[in-house]
This record gives sequence, C-alpha cells and structure tokens, in this order.
Amino acid sequence: MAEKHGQETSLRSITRDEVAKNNTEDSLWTIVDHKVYDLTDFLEAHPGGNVVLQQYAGKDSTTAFYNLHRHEVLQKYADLCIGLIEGEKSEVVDMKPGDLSPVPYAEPIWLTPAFKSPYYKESHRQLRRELRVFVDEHVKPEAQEKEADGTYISQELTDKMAANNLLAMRLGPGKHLHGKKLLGGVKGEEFDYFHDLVIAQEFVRVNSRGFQDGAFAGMMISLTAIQQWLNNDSLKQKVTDECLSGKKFMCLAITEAFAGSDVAGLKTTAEKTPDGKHYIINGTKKWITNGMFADYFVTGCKTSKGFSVILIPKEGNEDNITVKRIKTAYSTAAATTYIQFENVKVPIDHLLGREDNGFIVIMSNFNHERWMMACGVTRWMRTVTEECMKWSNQRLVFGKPLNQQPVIRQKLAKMISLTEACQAQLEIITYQMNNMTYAQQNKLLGGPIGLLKSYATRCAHDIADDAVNIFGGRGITQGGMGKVVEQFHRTYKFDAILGGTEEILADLGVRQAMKLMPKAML
Ligand code: HEM
Repeated sequence: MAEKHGQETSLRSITRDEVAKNNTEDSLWTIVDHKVYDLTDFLEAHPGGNVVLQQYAGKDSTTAFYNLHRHEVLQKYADLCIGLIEGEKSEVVDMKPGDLSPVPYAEPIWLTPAFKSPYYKESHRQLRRELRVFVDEHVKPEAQEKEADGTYISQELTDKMAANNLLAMRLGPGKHLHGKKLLGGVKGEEFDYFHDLVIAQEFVRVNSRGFQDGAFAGMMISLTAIQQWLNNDSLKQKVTDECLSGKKFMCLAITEAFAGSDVAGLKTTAEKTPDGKHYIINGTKKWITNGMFADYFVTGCKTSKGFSVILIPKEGNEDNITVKRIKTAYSTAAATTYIQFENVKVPIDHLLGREDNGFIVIMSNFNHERWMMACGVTRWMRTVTEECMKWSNQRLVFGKPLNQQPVIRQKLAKMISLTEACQAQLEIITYQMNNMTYAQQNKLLGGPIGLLKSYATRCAHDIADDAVNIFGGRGITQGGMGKVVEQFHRTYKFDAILGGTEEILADLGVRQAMKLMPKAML
C-alpha cells in the first residue's frame, strides 16, 4: 500500500517508460501531477467508468484529470498512488488542515501575505490559526457527511466544541467568556467582535450550509436573548451552562405560518393562569432552525396587551409540544421545524424582559444575528470566487483554459470586487461595534447593519448567478467539481430572508437615516 499523498520522499521512483508499459486492463497505470497511480483494481469502481481510464492507460492524464476532478479526489484515493516519476516533483498545491489558500482573493486582505490591516491583532491571528486547524480536522468531515445524509450534529462533535469553548464563543464577546482560555491562547476578557468575525467566517469554510445552521445558529440567536433579558438569574445560569456545555440545545421560535417579519401578526398566545403563576401557551411556529432536537424554545407569543418572549423548556412539556421536519432548499441537517404548542405550561419567571414588551427583546438581538449573517455570506462569496478562479484556470474549453475568455474574466472581476467591498464594509462596522456600548450599537448600528446584510445578500445573488454560468452543468450538479457553487446557488437565499428580508433591512437603513436627518436644505 502506498504512503499518504504528499509524502513524496517515501514514494518509489518510477520512470515514464515503465509507466508506458502498464497500459492494459491487467495492469493499468497513469500519471497525474508527476505521481503514478495503479488503477487496475479501480477500473470497475471508477465513477466515470473504465473506458475513460483505458484511454489514458500508461499515459500522463494530468490535464484530463483536472479538467474533470477536484484535487480532493486524489487525496481521498491516495492509496492508489504507487510512486513518483524519476527526477520530477509534484506541482499541485496539496492543502493541509489549517492552511491558507494561495489562490489570489481566496483569503481576506488581512490574511494575504504582504498586505496589512489596522483591525487585526496577534490574538485574532492566533485564534484564526488554531480554529482553522480545528474546523478542517474535526468539523468539516462531519459537516459534509451530515449535509449529505441530512442528519444532525453528533454529540461527540458538540462535546469537542464545548470543551474548546467554541459554543460559548458563538455568542460573541461578553461575561460568559471571562476567565476562559480560548483557542490560540486568547483570554476570554480580550475576545472582541473581530474575534467573533473570525469565528463566524472560519466556520463557514465547512461548505455545508444546512449543517452549519442546524448545529450553531439556533443557540447563537436565542441564548444571547436569554443572557440579556431573562429575569430569573438562577434559571439563566442553568440554561446557559447546559447550552454552552453542549448538554442541551436551544432554538429561537418566532416566525409562524401567519407572520414572519410582521411580529404583530403572530398568533401564538400565552395566557396567564387564574392564579397568575403560569403561562399557558398555544399556537404554531414555522421554519424554526434546529427545532427538531431543541430542548429549549425561546418563543414569541401574544400576551394580553402586546407581544412577549418566553422561554419554553421541552422537559415536562413533552406531550404538549410536537415537532415536524420541514424540507427546504437546504439539507435537513438544518433541522428546520414546524412546531405546535398545545396547552404548554411554563412558570411566569420564564418571561424575557417585561410582559407585552417583547419587541425590544427581539430587536436588540437582531443586530448581532444580522451582522453574523453578513460575516457568513461574505465568506461564502469568497469561497465561491475561489472555486471560480480555480475552475476557470484548470478547465479547458476550445483548447484553452476558461479564464482566457474575456467574458469569464469580467465575471471574476465582479465577483472579486463585490466580495472585497462587503468584507471592507463589514470590517468598518465591526470596528464600530468594538468601540460602542451595547446600547449605542442598538441606537446607531441597526441601520448600517441592516444595509450591510441587505447589500451582501444582493451581491451573493449576483455571485451565485455568475458562478453557475462559469461552471455550466456542474454548477447545477450536486457533487463533483461544481458542488460548492451548486450549494451556494441553492442556499444563498436563506441569508436574504432569515433575520429580516433584504427589502425590510434596506428600508430600515434608510428609515433610520431619515430619523437622523437635520433640517438641511439644498
Ligand atoms: C487517480 C485517478 C482517478 C481517480 C481516483 C478518479 C476518481 C473519480 C471520481 C471519484 C469521480 C466522481 C466525480 C468526482 O468526485 O469528481 C470520477 C469521475 C470521472 N472520472 Fe475519474 N478518476 C481518476 C482518473 C480519471 C482519468 C484519467 C479520467 C480520464 C479522462 C477520468 C475520467 C472521469 C470522468 C469522465 C468522470 C465523470 C466526471 C463528471 O461527471 O463530470 N478519471 N473519477
């Protein structure tokens, strides 16, 4: 059996003449990137069939191979490699866990050699370095498996993330991190919104949209509200500990079949019992991410004079809560759920904030959620741009690489520019977040963050569109060369809808600006 791909020094040296002699189905060798692969026993198993392999028997198939396969195929089938061509060295970049991509624009400017940024300190760089290794080694393999089979994050991975305080870091900066030592040796106290940005963008690199949302998004957008608004301190501590240690899962249950962004139109009711000690909750919720396996539901309800947010534990209410899976455009790994609450009884100290004042609870929570989505979709856009840069470089059309066509270069220029513009705007806003109190952020950043998310998802729309055209049939095929582009094109709309639609957020940005308008005349 051959050594793992990349360990060239231990590979046997083989001449091209020797390879040429192994050109029958009884012994079929081929050369890819100066390495020799024995495909004799792979002929029948090859997904592209045996005929194409026979056409390259004994020959160098490097160009043909990269015209049709991702490099990861060679990493997966490393055992087929039997040697290295004498006097030659492989040239294709063999990425290891944690590596930065050498493709231009595949990394943000602050991670590009020789470029500088005023925003990132050594601790951001250290966190990113260690986190990328963690994500590549532990999260990516499971994410891709679950994305494909539609099942949920494993307890083993959840535990690993909890042990490294990764669940806690998803909530952003705050007291919940104080006293903790984080990846890269970062102290919990120094964790700021740029660390938060690093976390958000590195996780997106698993390229598994459904899994990513199912595993992390629900808790990220609901536990923050518990921290800020739940009045019962011991309950707050208990729930926070359970969720951040990965023992329990939480989701945010606001939207219904009846209303999404229009919170006033919600129909789930919470009525007080005659003794005033409990709420009785009745109603339904729709599109609730990770609701299938949630232990806690942070739920929007109509109360006597308005809208309130209440924490509903599943424990004790098992017979009164039903969950049904909703199939959406993304993988069922997201655990998107239709929920019914039927006479669910919870003590009144499970209320967040004040009764009938739930609007502020939801609104104050939105800034971080929307900013986080802008971090994510911007990073996705970058990954898709990288895919297009690579593909147009290796794909041969009309006898030359695709990127020799000016029309393709125009598309790449647009993709790069849109991605860099979003990242730049994101970093400017992140810097403001770092220098404002929570109250100032609520007052001043709702509009700018709304405009940022709305613009980023519009850019995602354009990038998805161009990327599919660059990839052709592969851009609409799950698996193989176009798999990342296909997934992005299928799922980028989630960012345009979740957490406030593109239109509502654009409008919010302008309305907030209008409120600040002085009596200035032309
Ligand atoms: C080390 C050698 C090779 C391995 C391990 C390999 C493996 C694979 C795998 C896993 C696929 C499934 C699609 C994907 O995941 O990308 C595939 C598809 C395919 N392979 Fe190979 N392959 C090898 C060499 C070749 C060669 C030399 C040719 C000849 C040109 C070839 C032609 C094809 C074709 C035509 C497809 C279908 C691609 C498509 O649907 O777009 N393969 N191969």
